[in-house]
Amino acid sequence: MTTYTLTDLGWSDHFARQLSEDDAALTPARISEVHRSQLIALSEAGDLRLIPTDSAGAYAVGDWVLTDGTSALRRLDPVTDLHRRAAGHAVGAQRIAANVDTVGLVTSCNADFNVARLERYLALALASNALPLVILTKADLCDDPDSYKRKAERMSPLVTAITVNAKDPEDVKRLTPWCRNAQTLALLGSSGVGKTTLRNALTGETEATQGIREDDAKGRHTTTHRALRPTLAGGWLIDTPGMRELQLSGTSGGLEELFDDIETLAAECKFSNCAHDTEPGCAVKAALENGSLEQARFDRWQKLRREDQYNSETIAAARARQKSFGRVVKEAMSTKSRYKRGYED
Ligand SMILES: Nc1nc2c(ncn2[C@@H]2O[C@H](COP(=O)(O)OP(=O)(O)OP(=O)(O)O)[C@@H](O)[C@H]2O)c(=O)[nH]1
Ligand SMILES: [Zn+2]
Repeated sequence: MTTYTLTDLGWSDHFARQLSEDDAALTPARISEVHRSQLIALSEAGDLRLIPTDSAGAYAVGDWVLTDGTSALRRLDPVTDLHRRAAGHAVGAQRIAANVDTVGLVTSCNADFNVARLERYLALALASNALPLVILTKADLCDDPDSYKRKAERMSPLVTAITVNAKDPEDVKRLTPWCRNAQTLALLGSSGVGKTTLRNALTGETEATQGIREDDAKGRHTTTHRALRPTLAGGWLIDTPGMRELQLSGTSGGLEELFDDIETLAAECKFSNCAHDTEPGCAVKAALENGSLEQARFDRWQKLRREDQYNSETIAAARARQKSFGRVVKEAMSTKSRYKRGYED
């Protein structure tokens, strides 16, 4: 069993500041896997299996918790928090990973490269507070990989892109600046772009790239789950297998950063609630008309903003309903206990 120091695990002042004297007897541990009834965590005392004291959804891989060795007693406020709208019919946000320094948005130098999808991933990465890094795989199969790098970097000044042959471990070493010295890199991307191949090269693991697949009614999916793994370079890697749907929620800050130019124009519109449609004095429409703003980019901004607004509002409304339901239940319980006490008295 490998043991780590807190520094090796990515501990920083941000977490130390959250401790009080009462916490002196507790141990900080970093969550490496989240299961329904158990958390796996790494600590100076080695690997721990912890009982969650909150719902499993409250924890994300990469979170720091304080433990007595048995339970995860308190979750510390993360530095970065990667989340999406939960997939399927459930209404809620789902935490994907926490305390990630860099989100690696993996796409290949081929038809998988899609500006609209990358913008969606970028908005998520920026909203989480982590740095985005576009990792362009299959460079060895492409005649002009640099053209993809240029396309990616043109999306936003906040984007750094790197082309790589994921199958060549020497080439993959160019990613070490993002996953050494206890830095955490998370990989996001569609199926088949090379996330498992990158993970194997960065961690030295040898699990087959096809993973272990299981057939179920919904089709084939990998059975491997999200985990925090040590890299050969002394940092951490979080991979996110099986995430097919990345719906935005609570991402407005990320969209503002990514579409900073449009947001700046929108601030110059005559009406503060301008829909950039038929209003007079619309700076956005003027930019579209004079060609300084690309129509397709404007359309993608509108679409992502609407999706984020809709999901954020739906989730906020569901939370409010849950809260008021909780209040009704609490009131009913206290009435019942008053009644019961009265009856017994
Ligand atoms: N030539 C070449 N092949 C690659 C590269 N990256 C991945 N591949 C191949 O592409 C296929 C898919 O790679 P994976 O690593 O399984 O992709 P993944 O993103 O983990 O896919 P899922 O497990 O479905 O999420 C494998 O056959 C890899 O060998 C690359 O940079 N160059
Ligand atoms: Zn306008």
